[in-house]
Amino acid sequence: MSSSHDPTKQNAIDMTNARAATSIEVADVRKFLNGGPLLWDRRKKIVTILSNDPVFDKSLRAFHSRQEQFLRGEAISNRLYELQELHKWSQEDMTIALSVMDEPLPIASHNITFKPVLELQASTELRSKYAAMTASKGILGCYLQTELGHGSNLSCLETTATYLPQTQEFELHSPTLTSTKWWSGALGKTATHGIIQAKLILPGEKDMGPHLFFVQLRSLETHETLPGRTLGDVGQPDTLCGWASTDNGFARFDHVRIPKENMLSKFAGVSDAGEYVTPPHAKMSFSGLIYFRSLMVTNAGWLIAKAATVSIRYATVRRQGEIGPDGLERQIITYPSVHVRIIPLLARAFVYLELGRALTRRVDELTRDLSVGDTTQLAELHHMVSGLKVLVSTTGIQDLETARRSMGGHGYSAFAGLGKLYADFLPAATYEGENSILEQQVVRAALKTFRSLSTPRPASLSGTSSYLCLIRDKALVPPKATADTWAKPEAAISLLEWRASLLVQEMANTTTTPDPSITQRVSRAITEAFVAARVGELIAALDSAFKPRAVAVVRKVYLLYLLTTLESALVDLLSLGLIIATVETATHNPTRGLRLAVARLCKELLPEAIGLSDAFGFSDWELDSALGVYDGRVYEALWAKAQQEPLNRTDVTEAYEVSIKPLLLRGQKIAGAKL
Ligand SMILES: Cc1cc2nc3c(=O)[nH]c(=O)nc-3n(C[C@H](O)[C@H](O)[C@H](O)COP(=O)(O)OP(=O)(O)OC[C@H]3O[C@@H](n4cnc5c(N)ncnc54)[C@H](O)[C@@H]3O)c2cc1C
Repeated sequence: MSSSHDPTKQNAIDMTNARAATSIEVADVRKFLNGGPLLWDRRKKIVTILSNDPVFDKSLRAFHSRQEQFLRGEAISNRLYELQELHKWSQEDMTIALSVMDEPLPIASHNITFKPVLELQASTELRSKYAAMTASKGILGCYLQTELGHGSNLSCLETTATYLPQTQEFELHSPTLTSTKWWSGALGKTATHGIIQAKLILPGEKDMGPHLFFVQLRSLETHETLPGRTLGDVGQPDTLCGWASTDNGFARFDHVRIPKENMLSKFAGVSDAGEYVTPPHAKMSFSGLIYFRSLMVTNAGWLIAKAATVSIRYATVRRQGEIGPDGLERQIITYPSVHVRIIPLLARAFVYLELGRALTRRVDELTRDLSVGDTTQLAELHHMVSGLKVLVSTTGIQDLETARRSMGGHGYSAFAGLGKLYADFLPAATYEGENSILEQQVVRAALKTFRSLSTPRPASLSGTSSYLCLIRDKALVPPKATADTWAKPEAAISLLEWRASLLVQEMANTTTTPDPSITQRVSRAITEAFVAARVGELIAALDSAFKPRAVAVVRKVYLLYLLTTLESALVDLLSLGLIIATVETATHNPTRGLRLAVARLCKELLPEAIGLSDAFGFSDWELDSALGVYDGRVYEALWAKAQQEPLNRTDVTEAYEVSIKPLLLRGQKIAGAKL
């Protein structure tokens, strides 16, 4: 290696060279990933405004205490709405501004849970009374479902809402410690109002199960807790310090009276006399959940995109190990064992971003349908979104950690930026429906559809259940994967659909002796078959989206998504006989062809990796990562960050007199020696 070699200059050279190697029109792909030129333009303008505003400064946040992070979160929420007024941002602009925030903000509970549930489930009277205040943030809301003693099992919630016909009021009450509402975002210190799940008790002690009620929590004059309520923060949310900027809270109610109109009674209600009014559809209350969960798909797409961008940029400029043809240590991205880990992240981000956008359109349609009482799409969308929520949270968490590990020790530094994203995203596997519980729901619906196929009135197979056509038609025979399969998206999609249908069939045939992991595998197989079919549609639409060179590259990205999905499904594919050893395979290992195809695709995409990750369009402010800086000068960025560490303000730490000195002196005394 040349002694005149300067690694910091080399960082920039490596990044410039990698950028120059990209053959695609990055600007075109960027517009596509951002939902079109107008949305990309809006995002750019909004990010410029935010990144130049001191409230959104991220330079010191790695050193903030919980209290400081919370105060910053509230300041960010306030400033965002101030800026909305100042710049006359539309609702769409605000959605962009909120989506580029990398903090779990207390205001999110208002926007993502409280407001949509109120809009979807409140009566016209209740909605019109609070709609303007809710929209303008004149009141701030939260959603109180989970209790200290129960989360997933809604039917066992203990908080009661007892109807009192004499005064036409409900009385909210927390009868036990375990009925304390727990975990609700913004409940601790922020929210003035809440939507609460409580057991509806009708005259004659009739327990009608959980229903939604609207309740004021704090005074609009002083922000003090109103009488009868006990409110507070549940404490630092987790040991990794995720969610520190949000006040997840607890609440107890002591015989709190609310007017009858405060029941969210668009669908289920209570007559003045106290009789129950049945909802038109058993799953009507799921519409709010569908909305929150659908947002998680796009959100996971952007998170994985960040992880991909940071890790690919760092691996491009980090040199380590063997000496390459240029006489320098090799860029770590050139090692297959590195790039096969991080290039697939690009593929998942590309797919989830498009999938999320399509899902948002479907959920908007559902909301319109429900507002006129049309519930035809409700159950289908509920199961689809539940499965997707599980898939994107599971893979998103894995991908963030994969990216972090691919960067070695520096990946663990707070300045790498991925640790915070990981800590904030971890509970996505738990909130908005614990993943294992959602898997059970996805599988139950699939089994019901499957069983109906052998009845005189079979369910129609569409959307999430279309893969079942394969076993409905007895003449169809499962394919056998060959070397060709890995080059053809349609063959990969077919394998994933067969895997889902055969697994559902197996589960239906083994209900008396189930294997313990089958629910998780079936749910994943169903969702991956659904996503694979959508990827097929995305591939088919590529010609009209890009110029030929980008079509070829993005097609490879989508194919890589399909192949890595197959790779993670190998246990099922082998167990179900969808991949079998053939005499042609030299090693008799039938999975080798797939693995080699994944490796080949990753290698082919390598020269495009910087261009593809630039296409997400992240600014340095958005990434907030010393290892993911656009110009590649990672060592200088890391050095500058370390200089801000508060411990470095003084040469001799205050711990010296208190602890280090006595320790040293004791040791020196025991050793009886002087140096
Ligand atoms: C950061 C964060 C934010 C949150 N925000 C809110 C909010 O705003 N509002 C709100 O109401 N809640 C909120 N929650 C709570 C969240 O919705 C619940 O934690 C979640 O629903 C799971 O419930 P639980 O914690 O009681 O888990 P449990 O239901 O106790 O589950 C514990 C374990 O048991 C398993 N299990 C439970 N039941 C079964 C079963 N029948 N079969 C098999 N396995 C089972 C689960 O799979 C899980 O592994 C939040 C949580 C977090 C972490």
